[in-house]
Amino acid sequence: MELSNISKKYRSNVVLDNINFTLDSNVTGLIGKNGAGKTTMMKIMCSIIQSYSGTVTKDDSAEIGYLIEEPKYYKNKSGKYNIEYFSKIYTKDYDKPYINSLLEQLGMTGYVNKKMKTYSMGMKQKLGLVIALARKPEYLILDEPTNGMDPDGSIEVLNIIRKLAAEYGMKVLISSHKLEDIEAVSDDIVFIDKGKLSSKENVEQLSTTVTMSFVFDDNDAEFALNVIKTFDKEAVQTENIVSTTSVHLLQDMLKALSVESIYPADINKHQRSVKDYYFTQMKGGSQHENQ
Ligand SMILES: Nc1ncnc2c1ncn2[C@@H]1O[C@H](COP(=O)(O)OP(=O)(O)OP(=O)(O)O)[C@@H](O)[C@H]1O
Repeated sequence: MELSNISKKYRSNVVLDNINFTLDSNVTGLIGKNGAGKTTMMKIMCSIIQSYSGTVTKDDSAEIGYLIEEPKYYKNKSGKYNIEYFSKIYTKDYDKPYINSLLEQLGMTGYVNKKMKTYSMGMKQKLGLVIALARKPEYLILDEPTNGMDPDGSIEVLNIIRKLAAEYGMKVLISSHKLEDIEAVSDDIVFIDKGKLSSKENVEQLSTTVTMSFVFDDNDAEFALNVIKTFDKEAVQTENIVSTTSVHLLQDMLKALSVESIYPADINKHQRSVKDYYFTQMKGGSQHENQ
């Protein structure tokens, strides 16, 4: 599926600004702050929103399964009833053994005969996933699918999605604010900020890059950032820490800092995480602002 020059406005509010994106990896993560445009982009991909400029190209026969916002379940009916009801709207080929296997993998077999009004948010999400997967889609679009799930449950569900993607050749797009989860499960990640999409980053490549963090006394960090930026303009400051990936320039940076009588209290090197990259992408914000 390919998005070309997708833009979307609500009155004068530009929500998506010339998005170009191809969904072609097994699992792609979509990361961005509240209001960045993730849900809008996903709704366009699933044709829930049909008024926009630009084009979405996909094979006409390709099925799209999605979980975006909570489906309007029949709360007084069982999970099983809801699965059958919603799945049969979308597919004639209702594959019972396949659905049962999904329910079992997601730990829902024991709940499926209970009324949905007794379900927790995490259980409703799992049921929504089963419905999205029921039509064996080529593309699976999931907007914060692990909302309401505990940390162990989240990663377990994402791993099941990853396994199913490989098994059925699905291309999956998952948005989430849980950066570690997205890092653990995605092949590629795209970052969206104020309606603009960054390039696609390969997670393996991204996390083999080493980041170096200088810890300063509070008052020095801002000035130190300016000095370090003369070596690496992508350097970022988070409170009293300045991070850079220009590890090879350490000695030069220390020399330049000492000229200004600034001496870091500590220097750490570590593999760059998606979280580090996120804060580099969302320049200008502190971690606290973004969380
Ligand atoms: N129906 C609508 N009418 C007007 N503005 C809207 C509508 N839907 C979304 N928006 C605006 O579009 C922008 C992007 O919203 P969207 O829900 O796509 O962001 P998001 O990245 O999914 O955010 P979150 O992480 O909070 O779910 C926001 O400024 C939002 O207020």
